[in-house]
Amino acid sequence: MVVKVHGSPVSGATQRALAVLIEKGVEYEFVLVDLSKGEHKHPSFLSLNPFGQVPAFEDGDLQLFESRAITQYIAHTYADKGTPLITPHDPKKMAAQSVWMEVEAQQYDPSASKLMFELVIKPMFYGKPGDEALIKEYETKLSNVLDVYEARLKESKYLGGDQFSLADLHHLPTLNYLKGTKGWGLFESRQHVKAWASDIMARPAWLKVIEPLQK
Ligand SMILES: N[C@@H](CCC(=O)N[C@@H](CS)C(=O)NCC(=O)O)C(=O)O
Repeated sequence: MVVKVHGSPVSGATQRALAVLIEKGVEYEFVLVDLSKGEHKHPSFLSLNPFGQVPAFEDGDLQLFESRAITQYIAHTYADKGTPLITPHDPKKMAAQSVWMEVEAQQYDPSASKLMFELVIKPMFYGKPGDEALIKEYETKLSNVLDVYEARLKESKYLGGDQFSLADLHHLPTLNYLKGTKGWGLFESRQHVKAWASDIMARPAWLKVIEPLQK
């Protein structure tokens, strides 16, 4: 039985789960949840994620939500298949990956996602420009986080160590949406952050995830 991802191709959190499945070479079924029709608030979807947000994930009788929990489940379950995205047998390496997964979720994503909302989602889905004061606020916050990233990436090719891991992969959706906006200057102006972002965004698995968005 193949695993199922319930989500939307435009959803960054859904993209995060798909990127891991493709990196791992795990076969999956994609169940489209049409956000424009509010399908994520229907009782059938709420039984998979009571918060009414995509993605949701099923592996037999296991049901999960929260994209980063889904990615970790897949990376552990298929540890020996495809790209190694975690190192569970090396606690010290795993600890570094865990630190940077937490940094992404707790320090980076709050400002990156809000900036993405103002610069991309508001104009694209609500037909209005982002709020300049909020854009400035989130840019300042993100800039401080990216100073720390620049120092880390000067020492280490990837955030979690010398190999690509979930700690890097979790950033892909926000990087992709911010690229092409004026917020991208924050990434481009930092040599090591820029090189890291270009490297991970060129991964074949990621290009496959965003393929439907190019049409
Ligand atoms: N922390 C959650 C966030 C999920 C999330 O925000 N999903 C968005 C799409 S990217 C969504 O469903 N938005 C619709 C809503 O919140 O009503 C995760 O990583 O899975």
